[in-house]
Amino acid sequence: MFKEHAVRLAIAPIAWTNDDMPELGRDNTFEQCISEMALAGYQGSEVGNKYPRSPEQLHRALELRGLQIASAWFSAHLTVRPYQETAEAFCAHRDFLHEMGAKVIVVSEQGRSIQGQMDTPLFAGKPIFTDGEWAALAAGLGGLGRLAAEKDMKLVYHHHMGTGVQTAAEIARLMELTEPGEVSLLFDTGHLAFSGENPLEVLRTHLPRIKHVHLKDIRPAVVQQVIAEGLSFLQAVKAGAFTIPGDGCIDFTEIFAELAASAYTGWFVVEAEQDPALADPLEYAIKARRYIRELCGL
Ligand SMILES: O=C1C[C@@H](O)[C@H](O)[C@@H](O)C1=O
Ligand SMILES: [Co+2]
Repeated sequence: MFKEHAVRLAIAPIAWTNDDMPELGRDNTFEQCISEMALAGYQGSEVGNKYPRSPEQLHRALELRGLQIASAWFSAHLTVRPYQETAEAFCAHRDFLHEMGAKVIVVSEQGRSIQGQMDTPLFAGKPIFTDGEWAALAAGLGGLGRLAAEKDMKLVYHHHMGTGVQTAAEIARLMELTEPGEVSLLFDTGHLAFSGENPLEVLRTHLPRIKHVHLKDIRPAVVQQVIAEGLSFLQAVKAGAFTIPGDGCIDFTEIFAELAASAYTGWFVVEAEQDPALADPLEYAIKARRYIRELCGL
């Protein structure tokens, strides 16, 4: 279905240790995490907080297991802090990822974000950006996109629950306000479904700008509970709102078909944060690997 070597499959360390809630998977080591990724048949990983920050050390550990770095998350604060502050931190992050051979940089605006707040209800508490905040975000992302291009890399924007860019309308506004040569889009199936959007429609609307993909599914009954009980994003994750592709309600058949028919090249990253004490990371990594192979031959 996919052209050989066009798409590679990675998995995120968040199923082993959750950087947003380090108490989830505290005892899982870096070595266990990357060994199990390789054992489950993945070719790459994103970077977690337990990963060595020395490129030599990280290269060596990954090379032993046949893994590469696909990307890593960067928190921008373009709507609430001076641009220069975000740009400096972004350049350090970019240079580290460049040394690791990554081609894309995952960016999420965290101005007024509630994704890290344990008690703020997710659906009621999400920020709605003002026109001024949209302007600052678009201009700042353009600048960061040009900094990424200096190293022949792309900025891929991560829409995310509990942030100012969550819904399909907000994604569309961001895409309109930014230049395709400077700002690309990360397509995260789980966040779209959680927000009540149709991931396939968003994929079709923005396909040419999508340069990185996060694959996760949702458990609809848990999402209903999050809405009914006013739970926060972190409480939702703990309750099991997210799971691996194939274990929830998203139909990935059309999503893979659409991506395969397009000129998409790059990474697919299985990223299903759950409590590792309840969902064994290796078991779920293997299940997701099998599901993706069966569905699209990758
Ligand atoms: O890409 C991601 C990174 C995580 O830190 C985040 O909270 C998660 O939901 C996600 O999609
Ligand atoms: Co994601």
